[in-house]
Amino acid sequence: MVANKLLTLVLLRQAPRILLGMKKRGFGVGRWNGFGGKVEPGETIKAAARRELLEESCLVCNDLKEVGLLKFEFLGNPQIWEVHVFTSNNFEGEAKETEEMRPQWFEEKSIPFDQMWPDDILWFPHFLNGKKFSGYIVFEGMDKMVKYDVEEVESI
Ligand SMILES: Nc1nc(SCCc2ccccc2)c2[nH]cnc2n1
Repeated sequence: MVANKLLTLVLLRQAPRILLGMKKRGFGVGRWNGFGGKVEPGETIKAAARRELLEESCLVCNDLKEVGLLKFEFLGNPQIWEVHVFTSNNFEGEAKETEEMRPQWFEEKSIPFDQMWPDDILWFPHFLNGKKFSGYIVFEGMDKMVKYDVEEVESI
């Protein structure tokens, strides 16, 4: 039984806009997403989220709030990916392009779901309504969801 792979995802908001980044390399390349990545040994999940945001967008955020927990199973891979989703509307700096990500602000009513992970359209409505959410999604490959269950929750 392999331990879940701990990952972070940060979605910053400045209503009516949301900050996404075009992933330039690695896992999820070619898709708009929040900022995030792996949790390093000895690091809290929130500290990892803050670090990845800074590395990938040059933004500093000191009041990340955890709003979602998404677990992904990829058929053929025994390791579950456990993605902790954070948000804030209070951050410092200007979003800058890095080796990893090309940032862009989107109007919340024109989020490019067709160029994002297919599950995002399932949980974004909860996220945009300021609710906490939890989901379990099974992928076959990187594009096909074979099973999913996403719900609003009271607490993560
Ligand atoms: N929105 C979204 N994000 C991810 S991975 C996010 C965490 C991550 C992992 C690796 C590098 C950077 C960031 C997804 N996986 C499957 N559906 C998904 N949806």
